[in-house]
Amino acid sequence: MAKKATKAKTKSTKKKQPFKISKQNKIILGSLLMLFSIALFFSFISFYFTWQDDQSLLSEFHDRNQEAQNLLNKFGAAVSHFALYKGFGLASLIITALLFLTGLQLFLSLTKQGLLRKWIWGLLFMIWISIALGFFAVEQPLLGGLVGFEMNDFLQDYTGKIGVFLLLLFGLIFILVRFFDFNPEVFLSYFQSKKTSLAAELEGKTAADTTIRVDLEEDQPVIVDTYTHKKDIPPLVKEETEKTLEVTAPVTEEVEEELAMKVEKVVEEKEEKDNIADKLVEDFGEFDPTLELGNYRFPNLELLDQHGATGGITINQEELEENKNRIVETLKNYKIGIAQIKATIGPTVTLYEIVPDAGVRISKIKNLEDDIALSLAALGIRIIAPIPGKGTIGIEVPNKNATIVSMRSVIASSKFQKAEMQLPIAFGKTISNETFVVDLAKMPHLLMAGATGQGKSVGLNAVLTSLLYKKHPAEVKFVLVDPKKVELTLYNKIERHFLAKLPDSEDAIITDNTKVINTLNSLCIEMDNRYELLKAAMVRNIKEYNVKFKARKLNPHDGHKFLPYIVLVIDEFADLIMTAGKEVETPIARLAQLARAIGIHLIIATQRPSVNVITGIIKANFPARIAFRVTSKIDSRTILDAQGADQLIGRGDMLFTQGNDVTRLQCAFVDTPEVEKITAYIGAQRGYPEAYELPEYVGEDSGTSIDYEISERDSMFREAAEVIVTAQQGSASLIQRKLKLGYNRAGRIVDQLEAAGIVGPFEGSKARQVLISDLAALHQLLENEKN
Ligand SMILES: Nc1ncnc2c1ncn2[C@@H]1O[C@H](COP(=O)(O)OP(=O)(O)OP(=O)(O)O)[C@@H](O)[C@H]1O
Repeated sequence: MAKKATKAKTKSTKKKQPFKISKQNKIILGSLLMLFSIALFFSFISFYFTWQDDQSLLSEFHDRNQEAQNLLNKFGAAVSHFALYKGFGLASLIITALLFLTGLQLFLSLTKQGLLRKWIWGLLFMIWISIALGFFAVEQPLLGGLVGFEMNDFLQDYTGKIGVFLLLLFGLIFILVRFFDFNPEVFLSYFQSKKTSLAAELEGKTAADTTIRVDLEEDQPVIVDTYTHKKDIPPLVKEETEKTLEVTAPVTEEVEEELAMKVEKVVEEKEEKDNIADKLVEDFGEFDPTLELGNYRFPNLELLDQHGATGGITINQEELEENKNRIVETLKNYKIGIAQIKATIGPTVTLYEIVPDAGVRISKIKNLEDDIALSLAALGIRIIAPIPGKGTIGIEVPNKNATIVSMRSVIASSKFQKAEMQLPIAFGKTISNETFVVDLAKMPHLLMAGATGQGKSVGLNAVLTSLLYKKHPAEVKFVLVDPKKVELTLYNKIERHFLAKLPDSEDAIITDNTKVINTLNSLCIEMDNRYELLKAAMVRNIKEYNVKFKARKLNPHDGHKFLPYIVLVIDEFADLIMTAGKEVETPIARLAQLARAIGIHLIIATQRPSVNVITGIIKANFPARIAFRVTSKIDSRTILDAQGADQLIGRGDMLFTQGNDVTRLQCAFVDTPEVEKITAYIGAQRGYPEAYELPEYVGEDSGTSIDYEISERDSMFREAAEVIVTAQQGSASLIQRKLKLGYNRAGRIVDQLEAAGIVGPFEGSKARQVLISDLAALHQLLENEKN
């Protein structure tokens, strides 16, 4: 089924891509069209010389012994006959020109704009020319072709010769105006300018001293004389106006007046819609990050077990009835009447929803939690009063026979298969037996806690399995931290597919607490780098970035690359905080605060949910939390900010919150052999040459040439030196254990020991060499230093 689903998925993604011709194919097609059009052109021309010889051959086209005179032999004779004789006559040559232009456009990968216009106008020309030749060259029917002849015949029957002539004239004007942008004014102005220059020449005067007579009586401004209306005083200017004024005007002005202005046609700039990115996408298609492992096959459902849960949940009617009666009775004992009761059967617990009689205080029922548990003789009863958004009170009672929720059933569910999420996770099933799927990218980080043996590791495996079933190796990478060294080692097999690691480190799965600090800091660098990329790409998050990158709008030469999601999983977080404290907390807090936008998501699991492990700063940045069964109400409060996790029944029974509501879920069960099969399946496929490389982090105190002052040595320096010399083993962890020091302090002491010449330089994973053979020699050395 998974196969089917993935097939369907690839089909649908294929569908989305529009049909595009690649650049190479365009060149091939373009040249084919051009050559064909040239051949056709010459064949058409030769038809006019050979048609009489070839005519009889047309009926014997299939006879190989016959040969035609046409340049393209029988094919040319047949096509030309069809196009010229039966078609548009001489005008058919336009077709060859259009074919040539189309081929050229393809060959040079020019935009298709304007091509359609050329074809439409070309065909119009063809029709017009064909009719015109049919009209004027009646004696030569081959010039107009059958179309020209028939059209003429048809039109003349209705409009007569004059009508056809007028129609042809109109067609010509139409073509001249619309296609050639013919403007009669241009003609007029042309003739006018001709006329003036001719007149000037006739007068025989040079252009420079052309004298123009201006009759003032015509052109003078109208002066309204107020006096003339009242008294009969002759106007002063009158005498003047009667004279003829001679004005010598520079000829240029004169010419300018007469010249009709030619308005240059505004050339509309074409909008360049297809920029380089579009062109790249057109030529090569969208960038496909999965192409490098194009043959990667997603794990199939057969790798997962049913865990005996084939028939769904089996309902024990008797048990239901019994529990209902007991609830009603217990409440009755405390004088609480019930108006209504309803049961919803889940895989591990059954929810009894009750509506109490009017006037019953909810707190009263809530206080009876232990009494109801006693009367039902069952562990793990949880009372939800009231159920948010329902107005009822819920009593969750564990089923006598819990049903295992297999990972297979949740992965196979359509809810998970159809989930259009960035990082979908199928956790398990809700109390109403619905598959519960959430998006890790939206959470954006997850905190998991639960006492030992309650299902944390299974929960982590469920998360990783969900992602393995849904994501391609190019899309997600895991950074796995496993201090217990046994839980996540199975994932070693998919190192070259799904894991990320520090450069030069041997194992991708981090089991050494000291390396965790480097990895976390390296992730911080990766985060900063990714933010820089996002800034350069002017996008706000990884999703937009990757969309832009796939659309080839980001240039890989500028450092842009497809960014996979990174999921950091830390098992036994308490252990890490105990040994490294602030050094881990600070980068984790930074990542938790900032990494959501750039696709780094944290999953932290811990056995001990005490406040010094889950500090305020961590809690504030992990809104999504999962609680498996914990031992105390306080622990429950630390994780969920609510009680209830102490009432769970274990074995994958869990509470999930994403900030507001708490949902009870049964975690999907995936056993170690199943994980082994999945990782082996993926691991057997071709992977990347290396695990995904994280940026290198150079620790602050990783330098080896430290010249420590004797006065600045640690107070435990002497004791540490003795421990090292006695054990003849130069390791920081030995000092940590024997002297009960933190990692950092032990590391500093080792550096000081190196500076003092007691141990050798750092040698990678091996312990340092001890340069002093015994305690006596050590004391000697330290005494000498003092002097
Ligand atoms: N979802 C589940 N459904 C059924 N059984 C489960 C489920 N989860 C866990 N179990 C049972 O509980 C056992 C312990 O689970 P798991 O190893 O996950 O505990 P844990 O919390 O990781 O313990 P620790 O912290 O000691 O590693 C499993 O071997 C399995 O038998």
